[in-house]
Amino acid sequence: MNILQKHKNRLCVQAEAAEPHQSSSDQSGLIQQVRSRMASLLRPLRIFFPARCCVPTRFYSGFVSRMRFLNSLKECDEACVAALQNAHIFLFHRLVPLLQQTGRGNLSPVFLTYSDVQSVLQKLGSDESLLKESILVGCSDQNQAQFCLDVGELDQAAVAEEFKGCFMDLRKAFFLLNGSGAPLVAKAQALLRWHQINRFCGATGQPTQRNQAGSQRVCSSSSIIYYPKMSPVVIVLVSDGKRCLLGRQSSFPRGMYSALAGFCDMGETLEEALCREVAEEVGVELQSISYSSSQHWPFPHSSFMLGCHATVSPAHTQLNVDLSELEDARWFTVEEISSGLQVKTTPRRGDPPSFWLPPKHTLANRLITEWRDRQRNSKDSMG
Ligand SMILES: NC(=O)C1=CN([C@@H]2O[C@H](COP(=O)(O)OP(=O)(O)OC[C@H]3O[C@@H](n4cnc5c(N)ncnc54)[C@H](O)[C@@H]3O)[C@@H](O)[C@H]2O)C=CC1
Repeated sequence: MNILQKHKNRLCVQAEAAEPHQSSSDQSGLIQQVRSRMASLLRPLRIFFPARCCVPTRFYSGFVSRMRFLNSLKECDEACVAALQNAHIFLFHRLVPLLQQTGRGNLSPVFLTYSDVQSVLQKLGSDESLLKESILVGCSDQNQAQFCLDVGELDQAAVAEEFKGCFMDLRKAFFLLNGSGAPLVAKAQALLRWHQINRFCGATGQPTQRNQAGSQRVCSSSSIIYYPKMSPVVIVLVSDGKRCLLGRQSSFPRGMYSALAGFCDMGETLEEALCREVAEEVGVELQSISYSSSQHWPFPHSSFMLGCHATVSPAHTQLNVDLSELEDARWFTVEEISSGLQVKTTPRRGDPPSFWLPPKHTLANRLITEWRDRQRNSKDSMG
């Protein structure tokens, strides 16, 4: 914990201790007090506050500082309220994100300032206290806190017109979102959904209260603290050394094959879940497993996908597909995979049947691409 953090935590603790006895004007006075106290502490270090922010955003540069800044907003409601007033806010309407076209035909969330949202809420006749429902999502590379807000109670078309954007279902928009926009919008939607369905305590049935950042909800009767939840899912690209194994469910779009995936059972390790899923779905036993990378996946709800490569012995590649889980599973050569990766747009109805693979932004695509690259490299090195 750095010196600044220690001072800030102490000040926030003081603010929290005083908070139940404060009126809202007293509270803003308190925030101001916290701000000016921190400003005086930091002045000798030549660190200055932006005009309207209680948190010294200029001080925070670099990854570590950003992470500590975000953590401090989760831990201190007053700091979070202050950061919100200086933040980027992006909107949802009943979990549907507000997006705009970018130059290259891609989409990005519409980033708004606090006062943008405030004035539109006033114009559309809504209580601006709705802004306090905003949920902390992240922090930009420029140290700008990012919040999301669901304005489901307002007229959707009127909001879209005010902000020159369009509300678009995330399933349709996800693959058109730019690289940083896709995970941000997915995370925001998952957090908003989690808050919507965790308004009551599962033990007492009493309402739960969120903290200002929206990183937890508490039941005051049972003292249970609820945290946003993801379901762990394993996904694996199995190889026999020369070919890789892909499957398709009947619900997949026509012609699309993907790496094998499945939800972890309670108590399972990553390795156990992988071995079980592959045994269940295609009837083969894995020989070795290596971890690749992970991803938050918003569909159908919030999953934490853990991606691995695995091998099977070339002598045991005979598949026994469970047709209640998969419509088909097959081994593919590197040439077939390379041509599948070149299909960049989803085939339309009426197009000739073609083999294609999950698009960018998916962990499946990353695993398949990694395998293809390794196969090419090992072919090259063998001359
Ligand atoms: N991002 C990516 O690259 C990919 C993501 N996926 C995702 O992986 C997930 C699992 O894929 P599937 O092949 O459908 O797995 P699966 O066949 O194990 O899952 C389907 C079944 O799991 C059960 N289930 C549903 N939600 C659950 C939960 N939260 N916890 C435990 N069990 C649950 C249900 O019985 C459901 O019918 C899906 O969310 C899918 O969207 C799948 C392939 C690629």
